[in-house]
Order: sequence, then structure tokens, then C-alpha cells
Amino acid sequence: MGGPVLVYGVVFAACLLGIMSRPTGLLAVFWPANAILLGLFVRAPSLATWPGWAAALVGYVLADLSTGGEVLTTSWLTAANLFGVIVGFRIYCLLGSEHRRIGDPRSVLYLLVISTASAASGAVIGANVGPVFMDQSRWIGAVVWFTTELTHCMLILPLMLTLPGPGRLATAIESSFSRASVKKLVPVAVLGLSVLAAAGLGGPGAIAFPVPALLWCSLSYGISATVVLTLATTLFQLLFMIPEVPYAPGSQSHTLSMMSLRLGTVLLAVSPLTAATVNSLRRDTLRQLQHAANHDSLTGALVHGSFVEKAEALLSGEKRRSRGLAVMMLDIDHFKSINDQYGHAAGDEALVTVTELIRQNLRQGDLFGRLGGEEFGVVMPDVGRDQAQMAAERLRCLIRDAEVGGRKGGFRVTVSIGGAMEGPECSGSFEELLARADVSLYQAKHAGRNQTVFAAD
Ligand SMILES: Nc1nc2c(ncn2[C@@H]2O[C@H](COP(=O)(O)OP(=O)(O)OP(=O)(O)O)[C@@H](O)[C@H]2O)c(=O)[nH]1
Repeated sequence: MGGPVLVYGVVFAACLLGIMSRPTGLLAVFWPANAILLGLFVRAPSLATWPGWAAALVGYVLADLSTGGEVLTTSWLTAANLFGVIVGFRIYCLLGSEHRRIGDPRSVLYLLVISTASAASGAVIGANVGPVFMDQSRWIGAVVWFTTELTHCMLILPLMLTLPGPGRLATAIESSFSRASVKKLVPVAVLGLSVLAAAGLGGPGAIAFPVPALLWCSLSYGISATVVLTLATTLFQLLFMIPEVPYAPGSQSHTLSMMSLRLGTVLLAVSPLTAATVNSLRRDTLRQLQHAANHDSLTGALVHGSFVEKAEALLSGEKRRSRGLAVMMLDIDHFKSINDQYGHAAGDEALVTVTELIRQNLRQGDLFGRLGGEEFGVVMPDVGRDQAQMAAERLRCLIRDAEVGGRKGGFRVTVSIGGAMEGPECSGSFEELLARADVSLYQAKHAGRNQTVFAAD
């Protein structure tokens, strides 16, 4: 029940907004209802049920009738509005979900094609606005309807499809402010300057002045921020910068020239939006590649190189803290015979079990990685020797008591642990610390395995 009520409320409010911009007896200048309804249904397809469409119809009709619309005019205007939205929505249903949130470089082009199809469909019925509202031909009526609808779709749909939900929006704004710096604000400042320069200099080419700055913004910020900046720039241009055309207002040539300028202004947004999607896809791919390069595919733990790199960074930061830093090496005992006895897959399962146990029992800020084969490394910053030894023993006992592969007759594994401390009395590089932990591990193995040995300071 809540869905249709929401749809009705949104359509009714959007229509009232449009009607407010409608001079008496003329066509509305701003009509966001169709693009908003299309965006709502594309974003939340579960709302596009029969009751949802019926609620939209009631919203259109009641908004018009309650503000003095005549039944016949209201009927064909509503038919034109709804027909355009239905066509747009049906085409969107044919596309993958990534295009519904503008997550692919082709999404903006699809958006343009769908907006064109939706606007053209509505214009077939909406062409009547020519003779009824403008004292012009149906052809001019169709052009005006088409241009107005396409403009609104290209302005409103990107925002509706990319705006994060309320929770994510608050987090995104918070993190943007926390990461904001003067350097990061340069592209948006240049955009502001180029818009001002365009407004100041004027002329037919001025609408393209902000495009380079918009492209810079699209390469510097995420897709949502680019959509907002593009929308703000385009709206500013549409409201304050459309140049005069050399035709008498009200003439056919004047109407066509104004529509052409309006369309050209909106279509300039295609490049920055496409660049933003390409850039955000590139960033996501890089992030995934970086994660794959830094983490072991079986256990998800850091690989040797990344572990050492992060440990060295931790060690250089640690020197400024009060307590020591512990480095431990954990090695599964007789792992070769586990593989031989239970099979390689069971050996892998043992590696995953040990990884999970270690990971779950470390503090936030501790570092953990797989050094190779059945050998793991742990760095605990800001600990004393006793505390580190206790933590190592606890890990050893937890691993000893856990069962691997319980479903088809499980088995147990043990680990030997070698540790070394870094502190005021025993400083050194991470390489030296790891070498001392390795010697302790060797001693633990030599002394019978399943035990912890810490190097003397
Ligand atoms: N299942 C599995 N086995 C691995 C993996 N990486 C290394 N191994 C095996 O781990 C075994 C390590 O054997 P060793 O170095 O002899 O050590 P160990 O048998 O644990 O003996 P100690 O360390 O002395 O207790 C080798 O048989 C490797 O093939 C892996 O990713 N999965």
C-alpha cells in the first residue's frame, strides 16, 4: 500500500511544481514530473506495479484538475506524460542493473537514447500543445514537447539514478568534508570561474566554456558529485545564459532556435558524465587489482611483500610510542604429512582455519600476513613482552583445540610460534626483528613443536 501512496505523492507534488511554472493558458516552462516518475521506477522497479502506475495516473489527473485544468485537456496531457514514461521504463527494463545506476561508460549514452525515445513517444500525443497552447502547428508542438522532455530527462535522471540513499549520502558528505583540502577544491573553483567568465563574455559559444572544467571535475570527484556539478552548471546556463536569437518572440523560427540552444546546452553534459563513469570504473578496477596483488587468494591474508611494507611503516611509527612492538612467526607443524594424509584440499582448509582463528583474535591495529606456504607473520604494536607472550600462547592453544573440516571426520593441527620484541632496550630494523623471530621459531620446532619461544631482549 505504501508504494502507490508514495508514487501518488511524488507525482502530485512534481506536477504542482510544474503547474506553478505555467503561465495562465500556456504550457509549463518546467515540468519535472515525467523524469522524476521515470527515475523513481527505474531506481525502485518494485514500485512499477499496476497499482503504482494507477497511482501515478491519479497524481497527474488530480494535480491538473485541482488547479483548474479542463477534463479533455487534462486527459490528453496525462496520456502524453504517461506514455513517454512507460516507453522509457520499458526500454530501461531491457538493460542490465549497472546502467540503472550509471555504472558503465555506455550508461550515459543509453540514458540519452532512452530519454530521446521517451520524449519522442510523449511528443506524438503531446504535439497538440502546438495548436492548443502556442497558437502554432502540431509539428512545432511536437518539437517543443520533445525538447522540453529530453532536457528534463537529461537534467533530472542522472541525479535520481546516482544519488546515494539517505544513510550513504550522510556518510559520503561526512567523508568528503573530512578529506577536503584546498588542492581538491581547485577543479570546482575553476568551474565556478569558467561559468562566471561565460556569463560575463556571453555570445553563442559561451555555453561550452565550462566543459573543460567539468571534465576536470569528473576526473577528480566521484560520479554523484559530477552529476550535481553538471546539473548546477547546466541549470545556471539554462536560466541565465541562453543568448538572444535574431527572431521575433513567438515566431516559429524563434521557438525552434530556443529549443536548439536549450538542447545543445543539456547535451554538453554527456561528456563529463561519461568521463566520470569511465574514471570511477577505472578506480574500482585499480582498487580490485591492488587488493588482489596485496592479498593471498586462498586465505585473504596480506602477502609477504605487503606485510613487510606495512610492518616497516608500523615500526617507524611505533618508535614514538611508549611500549614495545612484538613480531611473531607462526608455522603449522608437520604440514607436509597433513597434506600427505588428508590431501591437498584438506591442507588448504587447515590454512584457512588457522588464518580465521588468528584474524579473529587480533586487536584492531595488529598486522597479519601469510609469509609463504604454512607460515604466518603477526606484528603487535604497543605491547609489552608479557602481554605479547600471552597473546601468542592464546593463539597457539586456540589453534591446537580447533577442528579442521569437521563435516567428514575432522583433524587437528598445531603451530609453533617464534617471537621477538622491539623496544627501548632492543631496537632494530624489521628485517632484523623477523630474523630473530625466525630463530625463535626454529628453537620452538627443535624443542618438539606446538610451543612458543620468544627471543631474549
Ligand atoms: N595444501 C597446501 N599445502 C601447501 C601450500 N603451500 C605449501 N604447502 C605445503 O606445505 C608443506 C610444508 O612442508 P615443510 O616445509 O616440510 O614443513 P612441515 O611439514 O610443516 O614441517 P615443520 O614445519 O618442520 O613442522 C609442503 O609439503 C608444501 O607443499 C598450500 O597453499 N596449500
